Amino acid sequence: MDKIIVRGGKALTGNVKVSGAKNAVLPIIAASILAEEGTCVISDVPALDDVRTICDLLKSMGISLTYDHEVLTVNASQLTSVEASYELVRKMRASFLVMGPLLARQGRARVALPGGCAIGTRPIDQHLKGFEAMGAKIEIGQGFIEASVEGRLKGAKIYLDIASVGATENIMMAAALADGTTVIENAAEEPEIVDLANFLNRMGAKIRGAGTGSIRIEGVDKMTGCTHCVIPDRIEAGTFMVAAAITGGDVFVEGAICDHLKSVTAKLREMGVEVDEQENGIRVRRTGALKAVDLKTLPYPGFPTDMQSQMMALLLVSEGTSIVTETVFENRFMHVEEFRRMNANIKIEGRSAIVDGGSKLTGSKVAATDLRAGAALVLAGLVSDGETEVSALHHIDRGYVNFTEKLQALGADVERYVPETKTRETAVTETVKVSFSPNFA
Ligand SMILES: CC(=O)N[C@H]1[C@@H](OP(=O)(O)OP(=O)(O)OC[C@H]2O[C@@H](n3ccc(=O)[nH]c3=O)[C@H](O)[C@@H]2O)O[C@H](CO)[C@@H](O)[C@@H]1O
Ligand SMILES: C=C(OP(=O)(O)O)C(=O)O
Repeated sequence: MDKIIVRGGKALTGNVKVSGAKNAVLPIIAASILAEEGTCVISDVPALDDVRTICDLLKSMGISLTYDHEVLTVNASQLTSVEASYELVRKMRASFLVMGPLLARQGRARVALPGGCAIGTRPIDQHLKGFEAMGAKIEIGQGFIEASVEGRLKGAKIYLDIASVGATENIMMAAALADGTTVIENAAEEPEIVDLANFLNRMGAKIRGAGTGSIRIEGVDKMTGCTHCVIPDRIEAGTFMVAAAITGGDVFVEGAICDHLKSVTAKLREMGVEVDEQENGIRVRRTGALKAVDLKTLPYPGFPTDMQSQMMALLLVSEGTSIVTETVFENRFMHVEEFRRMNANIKIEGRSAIVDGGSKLTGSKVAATDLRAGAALVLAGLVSDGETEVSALHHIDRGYVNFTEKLQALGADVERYVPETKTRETAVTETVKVSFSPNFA
């Protein structure tokens, strides 16, 4: 079993380059299904397990893919299946994002029910409500959702009850090839939605308003391949910003887009961290003590839920008591139990965690409970007394490229224990290549 071993006490310094955004690239790869002709050439595609999963899914539908040096090419002209298997949807909920494109292009899709996960039940009612409003018939049975439409989907006015990221993306993709105009109200405003809309527009779609609460999509008859470069990952960037702050270091997070990280920057500054926003990245330094602050997760541009556990690690070493309120997911405090193993004093009251910054963290054996929790435990390990051993790394591998190597380059005393002789980096890159190679022929 792979483990990350961290020995605390080193202040991180230097430069770290942010990879392409997981949450942008997954819907973008799903959207490439819409291209009846031509090839999508997508660059800055991170070599993540989640990327491999969505590529495996597209491959299972007869789509050709190649991956080399972070460039993914997708040719979806030969689409032979409209089904997403339980095995692939269970591995990664974002697999459900193929439903909109399949339904729009083929008039039919059969996708395994995504189910809940460690951070909550995560229903998909808003996605389905959108498809139904566009004329689709939805049937649920034998663990699958089957959607079908006579002819083409029809443009509709859709008001989302929750500004869901996934529902906004799925409906936007479906509407791109629908008959007539679709308006999504109370749409999610995340930067990843804007990146997806830019990609779709390059494929020939007509989308306006992405990044606001009202998105207007005029359906087109056909979409084709295009080239696109994925935006930098704001959550990976935020994680390294916290790594600099927690260790009292000085790190330049190269490629981070300041605009995407305003809520994180504001919180760090409130805590006494120096954040210097530059054109090509963000420099984060900390010399003094950290102040306790309260924070509440919210949809963008509010504080991201995907940064909640990393910030909790930082609050554990600040002076005073902080209240962290999670409003996006109903069960995203699983990491609290793991932090407690490291001597943290945290109390949960409903949707809030009361974090006492007073205790000295001690190294311990802990397990990642979700992707961000895994990163947060490593961050806590960087300032703990002694050695921390983080297991269940499959969570971290879903969303961080070369996490250990990037931390090592900043001077962290951290290593990945891999039972075999291969390093993780080689393993991921090789698997991704091997996985796609049959389509090279
Ligand atoms: C691959 C990807 O981009 N994942 C991100 C995406 O997830 P995801 O797209 O799943 O998140 P949503 O914005 O859809 O979920 C937000 C909330 O809405 C609820 N909900 C959602 C859809 C629906 O039909 N009904 C419903 O009730 C969810 O259970 C959750 O409580 O946005 C989340 C919120 O920023 C991030 O944490 C995830 O990293
Ligand atoms: C929750 C996350 O991702 P997903 O929606 O893919 O589970 C995340 O990136 O922190």
